[in-house]
This record gives sequence, C-alpha cells and structure tokens, in this order.
Amino acid sequence: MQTFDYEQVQLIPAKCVVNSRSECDTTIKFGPREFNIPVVPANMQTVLNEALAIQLAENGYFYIMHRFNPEKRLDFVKDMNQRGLYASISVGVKPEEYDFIDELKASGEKVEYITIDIAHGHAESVIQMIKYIKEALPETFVIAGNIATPEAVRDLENAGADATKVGVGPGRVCITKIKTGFGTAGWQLDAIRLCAKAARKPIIADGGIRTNGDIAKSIRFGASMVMIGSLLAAHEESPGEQVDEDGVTFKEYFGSASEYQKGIHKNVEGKKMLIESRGSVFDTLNEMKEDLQSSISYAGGKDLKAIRTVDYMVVPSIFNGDR
Ligand SMILES: NC(=O)C1=CN([C@@H]2O[C@H](COP(=O)(O)OP(=O)(O)OC[C@H]3O[C@@H](n4cnc5c(N)ncnc54)[C@H](OP(=O)(O)O)[C@@H]3O)[C@@H](O)[C@H]2O)C=CC1
Ligand SMILES: Nc1nc2c(ncn2[C@@H]2O[C@H](COP(=O)(O)O)[C@@H](O)[C@H]2O)c(=O)[nH]1
Repeated sequence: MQTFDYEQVQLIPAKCVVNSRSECDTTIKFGPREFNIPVVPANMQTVLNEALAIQLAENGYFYIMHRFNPEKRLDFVKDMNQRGLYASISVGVKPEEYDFIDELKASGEKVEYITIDIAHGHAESVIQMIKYIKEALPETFVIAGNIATPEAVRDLENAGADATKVGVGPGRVCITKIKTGFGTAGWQLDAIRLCAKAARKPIIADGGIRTNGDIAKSIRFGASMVMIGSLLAAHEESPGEQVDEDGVTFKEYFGSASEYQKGIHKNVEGKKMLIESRGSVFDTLNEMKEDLQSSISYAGGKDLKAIRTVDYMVVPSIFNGDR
C-alpha cells in the first residue's frame, strides 16, 4: 500500500495575492472560541501546567490541561472561571472519572472543552464517556481520542463527540509502535487525510510534528487543529524538570504512558528524553504563527482556508540530503 508522512510531502506554491505575510490571517475557530493559531500544546505533564494554561488562555491560544493531577482539576476550572478565562480539561474513562463529571455538574462551573484522552480511543469506554458528558454537560465541547481510522471517527462522532483527535503512536516519546506493532507512525499525515475525509466535525492532528511546515501540511490534509508535544516542551515555562549536563541545560520530556508518568513499570508505551532548553514558549508560538503566515502566502491566499486546496507532491524525502 502506497502511503506517506510529513517528510514525504511538499506543498506546491500558488500565485501570491498579498504584499506582506503580515496580511495573512492564521486564526481558527475551534468549538465556541477563536484562537491565534491552529496549534495546541500536548496535554502532557512535561508540556503544560496550570500556570502556562493561564498564560495561553490570556494570550488567545488554545490549551488542554492534562489529567495527571486529577484532584486539582475542579479547583483549576474554578480558578479559570474566576479569572474570566475559558476552562479546558482532560478526563480518562475509569469509574472515578464519572464521579468527577458528576462533581463538575454539581459545581455549576463552566467547562468549555473536555478532552477524553486515552491511548486506544476507538473503544466502547470512550463512546460511553462521550454520551455521559454530553448528557451531564450539554454545553461542553467534547474532543475524543486518540484514534487512527475513518471508522473510529464515525463511531466517536456518532456517539456525540464534537471533535476527534487522530494519532496513535507517531509521538516523539512514543514506543507504542515498537512495543505493539500498531499505530500511525510513518503514515500519520496519510491517516489525517483518511480520517478527515470521513469526518463531519473538526479533527486534531496529534503527534509527529517535527518542523513548523508540518503544521501547514496537517491543515492541507484536513486537520483543524494540531497538537504538539516535543516542539513545545523544554521552554522556560515548561514544567519538565531541568537537568544540567556539561554546562548545557536540558529539560525532561516524557510520555504519558511512560513509567515516569505512571510511577510503575506496567503497560509502558512511552519513554523519556532530554531536550535542550530554549527560550519562551511564546516566542516559539509566535514563530509558528509567522511561518504559517508564510505558508498561507505560498498557498496563494489570505487565510488558512487557502492551504486546504493546494496541490502537493509526494517525494522520497523533503530533506534532499541537507541534514
Ligand atoms: N497517542 C498515542 O499514541 C498514545 C497516547 N498515550 C497517552 O498515555 C496516557 C495514558 O493512556 P491510557 O493508558 O489509555 O490511560 P489509562 O491508563 O487511563 O487507561 C484508560 C483505560 O483504558 C484501558 N486501556 C488502555 N490501553 C488499552 C488498550 N490498548 N486496550 C484496551 N484497554 C486499554 C486501561 O486499562 P488497562 O490499563 O488495565 O489496560 C484503562 O481502563 C494518555 O494520556 C494517552 O493519551 C498512550 C499510548 C499511546
Ligand atoms: N504512544 C505514546 N504516545 C504518547 C505518550 N505520551 C504522549 N503521547 C502522544 O504524543 C503526542 C505528542 O507527540 P510529539 O511528536 O509532538 O512529541 C501527544 O500529544 C500524545 O498523543 C506515550 O507515553 N506513548
């Protein structure tokens, strides 16, 4: 079967219709809100914490708080509401998560986005959780994942999901592909294409983004939003632990299914790596915006829609021996 991933695709320029890249509009409406760029930091403990979530919300970016401090979630929602900011959290599917949804409902607090975040999201457990949340909190925009196939998109959308998250195994600290033999590693961009064809609602491309150009490629093949872990980890604001080696500062980035997250070595499908520390994550997000403005100009348009229809070429590798 012929397939492709980010590294095998080049988008083909169309005639420019702007005089400056600053004319290109990167904003995206996703659920009830509009955001600066179609990028969301991964809902992982070494990528995002409460302090960064506040900053992202204050500055017009989408965020999804992770679910690995479950006892802090309700206070987080209350805090965001008190600050006049939107609340966006994650849940799992275990029985205690149903209690948490009941607690949220009883609190009367507003939660604009809930993401159901499990490894194998094409599952009856996720379908039941979607239905439960939509019944308890009908105003909440529900994102469900992670999945890999058009059939999964249809099943989760039919259960009531407002968006689905596509990507099983393409992540930088993922070892699902090695340990189980399954996933979208090596064909993640093609999986986005196939899932987007089946989708009636937005999809999030999750995992495998290695360059800023991969964001434009995700949009071209049907993603509305792109979730990014490794490229947005290891910044000043990142919660990953700092490690100094030979005068160089690194930060930890580990998988949510790694033993570092779980505390035990059981059903491990993630690893840890050190990434050299960089500056502020807001500088990186701004660079992503500038690069996306450039992508829009190459697409021959003025907003993200232009990228969706550009031609493309499948090549052996875009790197052409230059790395
Ligand atoms: N995007 C990706 O490729 C991947 C992401 N992850 C991330 O790791 C975190 C932990 O995920 P997860 O382990 O699902 O969370 P949980 O440990 O909360 O597991 C959720 C539930 O699903 C069950 N479960 C997990 N994997 C499978 C499976 N393959 N088949 C059937 N049931 C399963 C678990 O039971 P039990 O543990 O007893 O099987 C548990 O009841 C999440 O943040 C997830 O997004 C993990 C792997 C892949
Ligand atoms: N298979 C696993 N996937 C994981 C794990 N922890 C997170 N993830 C996924 O990776 C992306 C981020 O990918 P990146 O390429 O941008 O670094 C994240 O959003 C999750 O979907 C894990 O332990 N195992």
